[in-house]
Amino acid sequence: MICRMGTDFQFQMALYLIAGSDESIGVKIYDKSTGKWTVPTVLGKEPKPCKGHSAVAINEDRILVIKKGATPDDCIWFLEVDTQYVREQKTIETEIVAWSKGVIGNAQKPVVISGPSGVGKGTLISLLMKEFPSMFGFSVSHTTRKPRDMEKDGVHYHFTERSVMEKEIKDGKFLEFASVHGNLYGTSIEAVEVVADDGKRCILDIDVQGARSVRASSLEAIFIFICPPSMGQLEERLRARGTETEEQILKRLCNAKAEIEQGTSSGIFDHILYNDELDECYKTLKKLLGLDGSTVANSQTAPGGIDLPVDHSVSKIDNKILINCGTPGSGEASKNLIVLDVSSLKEGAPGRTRGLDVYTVYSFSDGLNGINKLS
Ligand SMILES: Nc1ncnc2c1ncn2[C@@H]1O[C@H](COP(=O)(O)OP(=O)(O)OP(=O)(O)O)[C@@H](O)[C@H]1O
Ligand SMILES: Nc1nc2c(ncn2[C@@H]2O[C@H](COP(=O)(O)O)[C@@H](O)[C@H]2O)c(=O)[nH]1
Repeated sequence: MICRMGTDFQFQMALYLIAGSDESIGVKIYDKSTGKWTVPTVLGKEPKPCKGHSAVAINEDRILVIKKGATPDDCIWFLEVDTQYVREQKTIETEIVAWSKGVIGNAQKPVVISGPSGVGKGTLISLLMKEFPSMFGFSVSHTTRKPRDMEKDGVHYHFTERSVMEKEIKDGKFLEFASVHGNLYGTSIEAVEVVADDGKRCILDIDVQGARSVRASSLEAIFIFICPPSMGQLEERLRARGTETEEQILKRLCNAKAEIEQGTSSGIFDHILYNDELDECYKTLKKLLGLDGSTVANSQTAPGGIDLPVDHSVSKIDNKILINCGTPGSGEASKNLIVLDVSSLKEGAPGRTRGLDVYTVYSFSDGLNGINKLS
């Protein structure tokens, strides 16, 4: 294992050391009050090893890490040391930090859709995904329930054993989870990241408990509750679907009453839609998502990246990170400065930091400059 020089950062009572090798990027914390080094629990997917890195503290919350020799979509990372997400995960026993990948631009907020079983959530989501396939991506949940006849593992759900899912929940891999109708269901952090990495807007189909957890988390989303026109029609739909046993139908109907009460009165949801006539409900859903032609619908930022030379130097002026890529050559324009504007950073899915604005400054040998905004 070849160890490279690390970068270190001092925050009030602690010093953070980020050290890279050919195999991994490690983090250590020096506690100034005890004089001891500790290895923290590191959440999130660790960046792949690289040919070195530069790093700058953005504020007391996070450190920007710029990987050298990485692909354009993998060079900007953040080590979160005291963000809302890290604070939420903190335990008394261990220090916690989290890796999150920088996302250029402002991806649109994920959409959380909840409602009682059989109300038509899946039907409405399928219509959206069919009409706007390049815009939306479905967050594939994990569940311990058995697959239905037409359901495919990895498409409709990640079907899993309870013991495996419980271990993964303990390891911090889930954004939210809940026991629903006797089975365990949950949204893994990865399920949301996969959609974000594809440049799409994430749709989550989760129950009210799950929606409550996401509302309390650092993930900013739009919360929509779907209500049935009546309990009688809900029962008819559940029975007509023909996917549940009589016992399961009764359990789901019994749970529906409490779900509707919480969904319509808890203040978790931004919008409540009645799914009476499917066409009408779908139209209303599209309208509130800005898909009815009244706004530019596809304003999602395509997943992008920054083409960085291995040799560069990094400095910070206020909210701007300046990446100096060398001096301009003669004649042609050369990209010699990349500016990362970190003034609008937002926490995205855990594992992602959105809102990074990137400008490249081109210099010509005659002294003229040009600016190009990537996001
Ligand atoms: N507006 C509607 N009118 C009549 N039937 C509907 C309507 N919307 C959906 N359905 C039908 O109701 C049944 C249940 O719908 P769907 O499976 O989408 O519910 P769901 O809310 O996703 O349920 P679950 O939470 O159990 O997954 C389906 O057979 C669907 O075709
Ligand atoms: N809290 C969560 N609830 C979820 C998730 N995925 C699905 N669900 C909800 O479970 C019920 C039943 O679904 P079914 O497929 O068995 O009919 C339904 O209300 C879903 O919204 C999840 O990841 N987390």
